[in-house]
Amino acid sequence: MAAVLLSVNQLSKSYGARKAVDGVSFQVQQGQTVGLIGPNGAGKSTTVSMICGLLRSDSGSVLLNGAPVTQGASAAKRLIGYVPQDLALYDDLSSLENLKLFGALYGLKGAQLKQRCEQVLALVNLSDRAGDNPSTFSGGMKRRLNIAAALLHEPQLLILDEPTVGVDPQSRNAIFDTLEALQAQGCALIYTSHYMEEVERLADHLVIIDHGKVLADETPAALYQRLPAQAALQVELATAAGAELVAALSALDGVRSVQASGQQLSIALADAAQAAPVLVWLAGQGLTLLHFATAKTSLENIFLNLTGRSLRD
Ligand SMILES: Nc1ncnc2c1ncn2[C@@H]1O[C@H](COP(=O)(O)OP(=O)(O)OP(=O)(O)O)[C@@H](O)[C@H]1O
Repeated sequence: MAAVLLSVNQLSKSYGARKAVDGVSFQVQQGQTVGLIGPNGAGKSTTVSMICGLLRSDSGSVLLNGAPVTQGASAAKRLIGYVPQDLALYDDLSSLENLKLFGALYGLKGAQLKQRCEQVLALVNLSDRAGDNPSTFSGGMKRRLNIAAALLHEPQLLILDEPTVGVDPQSRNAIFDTLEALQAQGCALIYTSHYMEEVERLADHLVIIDHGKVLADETPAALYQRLPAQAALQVELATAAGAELVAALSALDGVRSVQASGQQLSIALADAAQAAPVLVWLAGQGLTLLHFATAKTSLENIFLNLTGRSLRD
């Protein structure tokens, strides 16, 4: 098993009377990707700012390779790259000049600085735009340049605060490609988002927070197991479904609920493997099935299941 890279212990922070982060604990293993999920105002940004040592906590600790990360601890902070929600780029400098500036802040210079700038530009797929100013870039390209700036010092942990907000789908895929390349290099990631399906693509582990508290800290597979219905089966019959059929279907093994509307049946299943026996049963009733489809229940439902509320308004 991989060693613990980051350990967040009972972290708390209040703004005046408002408790933004309330005893948050979780760990990140070396090379692991953790999705930090929660609705607006859940405390994600406050948590990651404290992890980076940019914001002082009221209580609790952050350990990186066993050493505390505090506001002054530059040795520990050198192991972290941080991509903030708000873009931090100079519009009147070229991409390369921006990167050289950030690299110099990390103490890089000369041939090493030049080489790192080239490497990170290639990683975010912007090598051909090195001479262009970010003012000429799309939102997604600016974000990729921001990610590049956070990677110059070769951090072991990259923290991204909602990196795809305001980004078109094509650029989002480009960002994911970059993050997958980083994963392959063994870089650990913390990725905050309020889009469960987005994080699911990347994360080995999900930490779900709400009102500053951790509600779940598990693998996506373990979270799926918590859902009462993990799959849905949609069926269109040749004739309208009657109440008797709905009642008989509802009593079948693994069927959690059945909704009927005319010829359409929507059947929630404990797991996807129940779909075939349910279809066989329907056909066995002498019914004609015009169309059917199964879909895995969205992980979005996890938050609803945990809190009774939807992840987004
Ligand atoms: N500088 C601040 N001063 C006062 N209150 C703050 C400050 N920063 C955050 N808060 C409050 O703390 C709580 C947590 O905010 P935070 O930004 O950490 O949440 P978040 O999960 O990152 O939300 P979002 O997805 O909207 O960025 C919110 O109620 C927010 O209004």
